[in-house]
This record gives sequence, C-alpha cells and structure tokens, in this order.
Amino acid sequence: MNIAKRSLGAFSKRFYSSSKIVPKHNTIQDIRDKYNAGTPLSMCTAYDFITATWVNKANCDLLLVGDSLAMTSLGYDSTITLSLDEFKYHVSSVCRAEGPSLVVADMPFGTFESDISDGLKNAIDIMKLHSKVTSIKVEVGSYIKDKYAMRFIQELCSRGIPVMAHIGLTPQKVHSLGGYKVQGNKSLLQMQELFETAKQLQKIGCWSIVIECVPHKMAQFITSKLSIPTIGIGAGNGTSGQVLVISDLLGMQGESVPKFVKQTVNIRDIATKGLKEYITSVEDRTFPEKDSHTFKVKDDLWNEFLSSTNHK
Ligand SMILES: Nc1nc(=O)c2c([nH]1)NC[C@@H]1CN(c3ccc(C(=O)N[C@@H](CCC(=O)O)C(=O)O)cc3)CN21
Ligand SMILES: CC(C)C(=O)C(=O)O
Ligand SMILES: [Mg+2]
Repeated sequence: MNIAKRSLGAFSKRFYSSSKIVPKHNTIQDIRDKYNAGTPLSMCTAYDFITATWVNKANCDLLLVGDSLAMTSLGYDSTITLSLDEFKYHVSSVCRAEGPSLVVADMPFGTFESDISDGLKNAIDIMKLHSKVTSIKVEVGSYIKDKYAMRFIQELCSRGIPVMAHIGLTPQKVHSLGGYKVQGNKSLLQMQELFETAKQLQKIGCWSIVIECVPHKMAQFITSKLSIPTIGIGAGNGTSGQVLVISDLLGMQGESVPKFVKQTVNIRDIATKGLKEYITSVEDRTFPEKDSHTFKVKDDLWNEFLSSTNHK
C-alpha cells in the first residue's frame, strides 16, 4: 500500500507540474482566497457574448447568467415565463467570451420544482453547455417552508455540483411573496428563518449565498456568522461582495430600476445619440464618406466595363 501510495503521489506531482490543464478563469478556490483575504467580491450579470466580453474585460470576479435576462433582454414581465431552452441559448453565448470571470448560471423557474431527478438532469445539462459554467444558482425560501429546494440543493452539492444559493427576495417566488418586496424586516420569525436558512445552506454544502433585498443589518449579521462568502444585492455593504444586473448598472434600458441600483454610465443615451447621428448622416448623404468608407475600381478596368455595356 505504501508503494502504491508513493507512486501515485509521484504521478500526481508529475501530472500537475507538467499539466497545461489550468483553468483560464477564476476558480471557486480563487474566490475563496479573495474572500479569506477580506477583499470584497464583484459580480455582475451578462446575457450574451458582447456583455460577457465587457464583464470579463473589466476583470469582474464573478459573472452571473441571471434569469433576469427574461426581463432585461427578452422583454418578459417576470422571470417565471422564461423557458429552459431560451435560457440555455444565452448561457452558451456568454461562455463563448474569454476572460477571468467565474461563470454562475441560474436555475430558471420550473426547471427543478416538479421533481428532484428532473432538476438534477437540468442542472447537469446547464453545466454541460460549456466547461466555463462553474456553479449553479438556486433560489430558496425559508428552510422550514421550502424543504424541497433545500433537499434539491443538498442533492446537487452531494454530487459535486457547486451551488450558490439565493435567499431574501427570490424573484421566481414573486407571486407567493406578493411582489418584489424587501425581506427579513417584517417579523421576528421572518428574520430568524432567514438567518437559520443561511446557516443551513452553508451546512449542506453551498459555497456562497446571494442575499437580495434585505436590511443592511440583517445581511451584515448573517455574513459575520458564516464562513462562506455572501453576495448582496440591495443588502448593504456588509456582505462579502455585490452583484448587480448589467442593464441596471450601465443604464442600458432607462426604465425604472430598483432603489438599490447604482448606475455608473448611461449606455442607452450614448446608443440613441449615436444612432440619431447615423440616421442624420444617411439622410443628408454625408455617410458613407468617399474615401474612408468606400471601395475603388481601377480606371482602365472601369472604362473597359463601360464600353462593354450599352450604357453611356
Ligand atoms: N432589471 C432588473 N433588475 C433587477 O435587479 C431584477 C430584475 N430586473 N428582474 C428580476 C428581479 C426583480 N428584482 C427587483 C425588482 C424590483 C424591486 C423593487 O422595486 N423593490 C422596491 C422595494 C419594495 C418594497 O419592499 O417596498 C424598491 O424600492 O427598490 C426589487 C427587486 C430584482 N431583479
Ligand atoms: C439579481 C440576480 C441576483 C439574479 O438572480 C438575476 O439576475 O437573475
Ligand atoms: Mg435570478
């Protein structure tokens, strides 16, 4: 046994030291290291190749293919109507962008609620879309009321599928929550359940937790009692990191956004200004310009062409 162990050790040492199979993006361990060093984690959604290229180029730690794309990219009025096939199409396009951001993909509504084994199959299918998909994110209510989601998450974790849980305001439960409302501020019971849920999720193996729309104090308290990173959205700056929806952050839609959003630039205004300039230049024929936007043919060939036709 000693010999076997020694030779295996030698093999693995050789294998790893000469191996070129190193991930070209952040791993969960990289994120853990940053969290352990006390550095806040940045996460942002992306919905397609182009937005994913921006997120990677900006060196965002984590990239979420969020089911919010139903509303921001596809124009649905909630995340509930999004189909798994529609979602997968977006996950694939996001993953084609190169760069460091660790890709997490949401489990859309209806892909795991009816049956655990269906849910596992769908999670595996999402992971199989691209080697970049590193973790699945699952929305979960209180650990007492939502025993099903807790079990599903446990099944994923026990199979080695990394899970980022999502608690607080869980948009897929908009109807049972009665709207997109702040959570963990209504009653003692609700606050205790939120805290217990977070602890249970860590216990069953989640590697991180998104906390959405809860009071700053609650999110900070939960974060201080956990040893896995929390990623907040509308949860104050006491979490281990922050996540925002890219179209909110960059002002891509210009419609009303939740109060917790910080908009850093206004892409929609820049884009419409650029489009108006283009339209004007088309209408007044200043575009395309003679030299920079057009192609030429040699004079003698052109003359030959003209004389070969009947046209003068
Ligand atoms: N563009 C976009 N950004 C998001 O953050 C987002 C989506 N879409 N779609 C899915 C969910 C829905 N989310 C939302 C939507 C609205 C509020 C909102 O209006 N909240 C109120 C507080 C309501 C209350 O408790 O009184 C707010 O004032 O921000 C919050 C989260 C978060 N997610
Ligand atoms: C808002 C984030 C956390 C999300 O779940 C999404 O974008 O779908
Ligand atoms: Mg989501």
